[in-house]
Amino acid sequence: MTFGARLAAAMDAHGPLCVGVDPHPGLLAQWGLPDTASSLVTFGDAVLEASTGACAAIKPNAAFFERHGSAGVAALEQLLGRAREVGLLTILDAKRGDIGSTMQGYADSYLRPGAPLEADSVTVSPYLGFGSLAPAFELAQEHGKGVFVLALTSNPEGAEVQHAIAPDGRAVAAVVADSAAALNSGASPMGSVGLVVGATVGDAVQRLGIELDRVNGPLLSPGVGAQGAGAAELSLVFGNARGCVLVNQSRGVLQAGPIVEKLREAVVAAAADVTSILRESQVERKG
Ligand SMILES: O=c1ccn([C@@H]2O[C@H](COP(=O)(O)O)[C@@H](O)[C@H]2O)c(=O)[nH]1
Repeated sequence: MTFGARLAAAMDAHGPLCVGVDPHPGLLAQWGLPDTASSLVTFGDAVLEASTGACAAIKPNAAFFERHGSAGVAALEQLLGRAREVGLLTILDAKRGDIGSTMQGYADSYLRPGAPLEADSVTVSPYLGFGSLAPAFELAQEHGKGVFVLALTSNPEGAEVQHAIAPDGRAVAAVVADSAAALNSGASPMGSVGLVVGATVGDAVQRLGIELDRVNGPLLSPGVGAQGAGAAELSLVFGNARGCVLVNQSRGVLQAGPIVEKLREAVVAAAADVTSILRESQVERKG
């Protein structure tokens, strides 16, 4: 089964919510945990237990694990392995990107079955050129994995690069979206090459002529909750493409911890919220 099909099934079953696993030092403190690698295991286990069967996926952010060195990476390995065991989809937020030969190394690290850091999907950066990401797309296709390409990020600084006009007159973000659409062409219920599109980007999608409804892949949307976006922003940004949107929430949900029952209540409430926002008048996925 392709990643696109697995994710579509999980979104239909549990709602279009992805819970971010971001063990910020401040959140660890709020949870009564010291800022150590062993706390990451406790934190990850709690988020996993609260999220399993209550949302479509989890998204561990590599940064918060790597800051603890090898012990933090071991905690990340453990989390990814446990999620695989319980059948919860993972998006490893690593935002990798490099020349093609090195990109193969990143693809092997995160998308090759049996790799210590194997995830169901990974986030990548297209700023060495969309084509440089080919090793990740190829390995993903071979093994039923997914790739999320940064298109319009949720931070305000992203615009200087992503809104820039490429030599053919399209905005850089439109080139990324069109390239993903080409890879997803004909896939059903949706393809396995997703985009990252922040819920905070205002009318950039319309202004830049980005055809999100033609991408035919998952649209991972951070920015809801702690970064200020909500229902109105999601509707503005995604319009007719909202059937493919997977909303990420990290701090907005994680602040309900450390008690797993409270955390699960927050996950269930967030999943219900995004379901009613995005699926109220269900928009068919193309494919
Ligand atoms: O454009 C982007 C890409 C990734 N992120 C990541 O998503 C979460 C958001 O966390 P919140 O606490 O819900 O704000 C975090 O891991 C970011 O690195 C993003 O925010 N924007």
